[in-house]
Amino acid sequence: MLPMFQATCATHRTRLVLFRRYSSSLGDTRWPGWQPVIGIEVHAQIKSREKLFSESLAAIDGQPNTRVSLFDAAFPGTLPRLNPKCVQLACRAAVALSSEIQHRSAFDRKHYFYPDLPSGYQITQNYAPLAKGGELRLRRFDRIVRIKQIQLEQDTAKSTSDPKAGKTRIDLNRAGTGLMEIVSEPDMRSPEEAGAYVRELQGLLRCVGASDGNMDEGSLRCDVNVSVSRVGEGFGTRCEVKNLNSVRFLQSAIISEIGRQIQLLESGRAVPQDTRGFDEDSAETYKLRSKEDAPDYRYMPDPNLPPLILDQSFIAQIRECTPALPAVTLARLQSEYGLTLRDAEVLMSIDAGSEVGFDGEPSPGGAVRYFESVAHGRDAKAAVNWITHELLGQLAARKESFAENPVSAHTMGELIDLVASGEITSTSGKALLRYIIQKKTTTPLGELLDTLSLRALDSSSDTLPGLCEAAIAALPSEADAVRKGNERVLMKIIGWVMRQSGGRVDAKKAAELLKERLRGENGGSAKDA
Ligand SMILES: Nc1ncnc2c1ncn2[C@@H]1O[C@H](COP(=O)(O)OP(=O)(O)OP(=O)(O)O)[C@@H](O)[C@H]1O
Ligand SMILES: [Mg+2]
Ligand SMILES: [Mg+2]
Repeated sequence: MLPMFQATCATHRTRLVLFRRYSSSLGDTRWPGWQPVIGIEVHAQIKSREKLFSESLAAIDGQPNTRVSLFDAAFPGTLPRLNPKCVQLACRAAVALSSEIQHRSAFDRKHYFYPDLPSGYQITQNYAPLAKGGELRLRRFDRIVRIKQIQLEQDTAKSTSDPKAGKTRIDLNRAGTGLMEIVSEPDMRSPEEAGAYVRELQGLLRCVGASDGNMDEGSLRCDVNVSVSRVGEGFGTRCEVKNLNSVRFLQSAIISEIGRQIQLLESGRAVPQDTRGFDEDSAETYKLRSKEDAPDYRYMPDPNLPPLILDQSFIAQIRECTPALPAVTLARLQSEYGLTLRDAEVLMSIDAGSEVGFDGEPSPGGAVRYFESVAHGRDAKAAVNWITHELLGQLAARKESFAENPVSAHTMGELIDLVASGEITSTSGKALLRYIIQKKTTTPLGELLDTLSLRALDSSSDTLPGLCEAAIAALPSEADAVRKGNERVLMKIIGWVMRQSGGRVDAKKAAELLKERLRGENGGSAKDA
C-alpha cells in the first residue's frame, strides 16, 4: 500500500479539512491522473412502528427474540401482509428525492442461506422497484447525484458469533423490519462527496420522517462501490465495500480502495470485481468474495404477494403531506431573513442529533420555528446570533440540549429588544440569559433587571466619566501606554470600567470617553514639553 493512502483513523479529520487543498484544476492532487468513481447503496430502516410484512413491533431494542411473529420466524404456512405505513414513508423519501413513484411495483425473493435469514430468502424488489430516478444535490460540492432507484425490502436478523464457544446467537427482533434501499448512480468523484451524499440523504430522510438515519445505531448502513480509471477514460471495474456504519469509515474505506486499485493498475494488473469488507483498525478493505464466488440469489417473484399498485391520488396525497425539505427551508431562511448559508445550516442542524456537522444533515425542527418566532419583527441577524452563540453556547456549557431550553421565544425576543434599545448592555444580556437558564425562571424580565441590578448606567450622568477617571487613576502605567499611542492597552482599562460597573456601562461609550481623556492629556503634555 502506498504510504499516501494509508488512512489511519487519527488522520480522518485532517483529511477532510485538507480536502479543499486537494482539489485543483488538474483534479485531485492525492491521485493525480486518476479519477475515482463512487456509487452508494444506502439501506435505511423505515420509521414504522410495525415490521414490513408482520404486525410485530419494529423497535430493535428490548430483550432478544421478543419482537418476533410466527411470520418473522418463517413458520410454515404463515403469510406476509404488507404494512401500508412502510409504503407511505418510503414514498415520502421518494418524493424528497424527486424519484418517480411507480404505479406498479412488485416483490421478489432473493435466496441465500445464512442463519440470520430464517426463511432462506429475503423479500425485496429486484425487478420492479417502488421508485425510479431522482436526484440529490450536494450543496457544498456543486454536484448532483442521480438516484437510480428506491426499493422496499426486509431487514435480516442479527447474528453474533462467539468463536470460542463455537456458537452463533440469533436475535430475530430485527428480522423483517422494513428497509428502503436507495441506490445512487455512480456520480460521486471523491470520498468527501460520498460523505456529503450520505449526510444530505440522512438529513432528508429524517426531515420527512422516513427514517431515523442513525448510522451508529444501525438504522442507516451503506455499501459503497468504488472504481478508478485514468482521467478521460471510461469507468473501471467496481469493487463493493459492504456494511459501513459511519461516514468516517465510509470515507476511509473509499480512500483505501482508491489506493489499492491504483496500485494494482499501475503495476499492470487488473482490478477484479470483488465484494469487500472494511477493517476499522487498519482502515483498509479486505476481500470477502470475488465475482466468481458471488452467490446465485435465484431471484423469483414472491408468489404470496400481489404487485403493489399505487394510484395517482395516493401519490398526490403523499406529495401533500411530505414536510418541507431541508433545501427549501434553507433557501427560505436565506431569502426571507437574509441569513448566511452558514447561519441557516447551524440553525437547522441544532436538533438533528449527534452526527450533525456544519456540512451535514440539516433537520429543520424546533430550532427553526424558535428562531422564526424570535426574529418576528426583529433584526434576524441579532436573533440568530443570540440563539446560536449565546443560548446554545450557554446550554452546551451546562451539557444541556436545545430540547431542554427553558428560555421561551417570547423572553428571548424581549431580551434582544432590551439590548437593542440600550436599556441593558450586551454583557448584562448574557448575564440575564445565564440567570434564566440556571434558575429556569419565568419571572418577568423587568423584575429580574431590578433584582439583579442589570439596568445600563445612564451615559449622560456623571457615573461613566467618574468611572473612567477612576480607571485612569487605578491603572497609571496602562494609561501612560495609551497616551503613547498603544491602543491595545485601552482594552484593559475598558475591562476595568466594565468590571467596576458590573457590566452595566456601554463599552463603546467608555472607549470613546477614555480615548478623549487620554488623548486630550496626551495633547496637553506634548504642549507642556
Ligand atoms: N464503475 C462503477 N464504479 C463505481 N460504482 C459503480 C460503477 N458502476 C456501478 N456502480 C454503482 O454500483 C451500485 C450498484 O448497485 P445495485 O444495487 O444496482 O447492484 P448490486 O450491487 O450488484 O446488487 P446488490 O443490491 O445485490 O448489492 C450503484 O450504486 C452504482 O452507482
Ligand atoms: Mg443494491
Ligand atoms: Mg450492491
